[in-house]
Amino acid sequence: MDDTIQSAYQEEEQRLKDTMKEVDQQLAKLQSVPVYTGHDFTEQVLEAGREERRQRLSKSVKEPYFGRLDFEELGTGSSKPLYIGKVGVDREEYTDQPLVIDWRAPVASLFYSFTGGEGPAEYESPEGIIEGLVYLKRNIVIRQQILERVADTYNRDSDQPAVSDEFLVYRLGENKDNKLRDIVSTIQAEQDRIIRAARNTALIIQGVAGSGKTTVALHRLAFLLYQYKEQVSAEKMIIFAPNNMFLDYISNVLPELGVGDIQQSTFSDWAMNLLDLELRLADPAETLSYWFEGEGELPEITEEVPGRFKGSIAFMEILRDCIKRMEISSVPDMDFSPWDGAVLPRAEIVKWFEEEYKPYPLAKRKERVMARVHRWIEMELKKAPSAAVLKEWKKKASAREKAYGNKWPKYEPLTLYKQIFKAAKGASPMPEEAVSQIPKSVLKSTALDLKNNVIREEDLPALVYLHVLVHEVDGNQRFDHVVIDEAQDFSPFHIALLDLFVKGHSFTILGDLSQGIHAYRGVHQWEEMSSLFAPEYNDYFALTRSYRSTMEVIEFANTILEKGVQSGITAVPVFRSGDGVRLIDYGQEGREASLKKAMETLIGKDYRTVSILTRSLREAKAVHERLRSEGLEVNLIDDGKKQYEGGYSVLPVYLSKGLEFDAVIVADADQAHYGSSAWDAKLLYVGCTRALHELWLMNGEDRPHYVEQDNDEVVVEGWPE
Ligand SMILES: Nc1ncnc2c1ncn2[C@@H]1O[C@H](COP(=O)(O)OP(=O)(O)OP(=O)(O)O)[C@@H](O)[C@H]1O
Repeated sequence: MDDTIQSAYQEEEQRLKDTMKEVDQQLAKLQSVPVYTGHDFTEQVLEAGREERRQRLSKSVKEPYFGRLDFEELGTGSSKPLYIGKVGVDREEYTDQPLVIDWRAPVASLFYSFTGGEGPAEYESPEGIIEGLVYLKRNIVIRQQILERVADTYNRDSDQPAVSDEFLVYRLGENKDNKLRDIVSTIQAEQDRIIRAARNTALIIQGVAGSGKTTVALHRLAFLLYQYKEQVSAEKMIIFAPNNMFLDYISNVLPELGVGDIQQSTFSDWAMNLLDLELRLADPAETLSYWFEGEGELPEITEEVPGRFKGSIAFMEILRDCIKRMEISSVPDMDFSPWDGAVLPRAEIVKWFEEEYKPYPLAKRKERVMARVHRWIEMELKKAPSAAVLKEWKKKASAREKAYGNKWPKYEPLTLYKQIFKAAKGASPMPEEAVSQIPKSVLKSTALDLKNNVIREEDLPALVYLHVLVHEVDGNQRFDHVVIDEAQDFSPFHIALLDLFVKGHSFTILGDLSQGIHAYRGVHQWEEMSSLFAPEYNDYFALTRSYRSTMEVIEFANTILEKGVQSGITAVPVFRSGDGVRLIDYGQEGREASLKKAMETLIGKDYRTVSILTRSLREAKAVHERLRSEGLEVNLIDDGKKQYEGGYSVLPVYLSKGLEFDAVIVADADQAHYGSSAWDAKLLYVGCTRALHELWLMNGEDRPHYVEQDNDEVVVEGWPE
């Protein structure tokens, strides 16, 4: 250790001791106060405050901070060291400087946004812009109260003043376990801008594979909860992710950031729960296997493919049109007569429905009208001249009231949806003219599905929208903020629909068009989503640096995009070099033995997570079975999987999206499995970009043209020595 580093280390060791002592003292003092369990409201509030502090201090005591920033606010004449941690801790005695500053506090933003240079730096505080000079930016690793590492990424007094990536590269080089982790100590400036962006905007983020989209979204939620404590609550925030296993994979980050209770769901689960249907959704595996494992030619993806059409704003408008027209003709075309001689004119009922109850949602209006009809009957019954007549009238009224109610439309989403698809045959109250805009192929396939009581994921936006059109969105169904991960697989209809459920267009929408392997339902351009919002309500960010993989893996994957997709957005690597991407021919050893040998070799290198990616689920199952039978402890990941166990896995490439592994083996990287289409190239791209440290591609037949073979700096041929 040279002298400067040694003295920095000693300084930080002393500071750590002092900090822990103070945190311990504060904690001990709080713990000595008996927990209040009584009914006095004021005492309860005080107890809640103490409990919150107890939790914060207990969290802080193990790793109180991870960074230090020496900053001199302009005009103050002295620089102060600010220690930044996952949770803020005030000093026991009030001073203007906390013991540890929460990473989400305005001043802490400098720790992330400062990118070097002699000139003044600034941050935005509630009082306005604060300017000053940064003297030192230091990363500090503390584990279980032990100071492990001190690394200066900027020092004004040193001859290398630029902010260095060294600490980031050290962090990225670590092996990963089975869960995504927080990145508070190394958030990059481009990510910080997104995390701290204003709340009431639909943020659309195009980020290359491994650029930290998922991670950034989770940190943004923690930031919003801190910054807008009074306006937002965790229970009213939701993250939509592609499947339950992915939700499990990301489930550690928010608790690590001290945030709980945020809702996490797939869109399907959320929609099915809201709709409360008796029916079950058709198994999405059917659709996946059609698109990813079909033997024959797949249809061209046009706007008329069911997934694309049912996700379009055009479809949303057709539904709105249908319900509007149905609304006009809702009141049955007849006067209501409970028994001969008594008549409630239709005009009167129309007045109730169209004027008096207009502010209510459609379904409620019908309910109110029917309740009023009932009250009218009761008044009329009072005119009965005798008990016998009364009995007779009551009997008739009861039957006719029921029959009259049945003449009203049924404001129930599935019934309405079925009627829309029946309208083409003229067999429903829905306007044929509106329905005629639905492409014939969609009409036919959906009508058949609905006849068989089958609903698919792609029908859910429509069903929820119909629900909204007739019931409106209940106050307690509204969100303060919505995060959509892997948003390239969502449709404009999904977003427009969710916009009805979120206050102030408060969205974080993240995805990567280059990973758009579900193009038969997802968006092809971000404008499809951004155009749904007025310019002042949407913002677009691009993340181009990839933090996950080594330079070799990224350069290799970029070539797949350049040669195989042409329009793909390529990634810029962080300067982290590793082994070349290995290309291995199964050769004489054959496929099964080679895959086993590859897995064993990589496991032998002490990686914590290694995966074999196959082209189809069928192949994944076969490889998994074979490896298990030969004594290798590997997990199979299929689309029903709810938990991500980490370790060694076999899975089809299309299910690997969003995940990452220390080492990845792509099985069958040949032309028979990855054809010449852009779609196939995207699939291979997704697979390759899952690798953090090592990527091996194995093949029997010829490799696809977009696989880089001749660049010695990026690829190596054959087995390792
Ligand atoms: N600033 C950072 N510091 C350290 N690690 C980071 C940083 N940003 C991202 N990472 C790491 O990079 C990896 C990729 O992050 P993440 O999964 O959030 O990216 P993504 O953009 O959602 O990826 P993909 O689209 O490929 O699924 C994770 O291991 C994450 O911890």
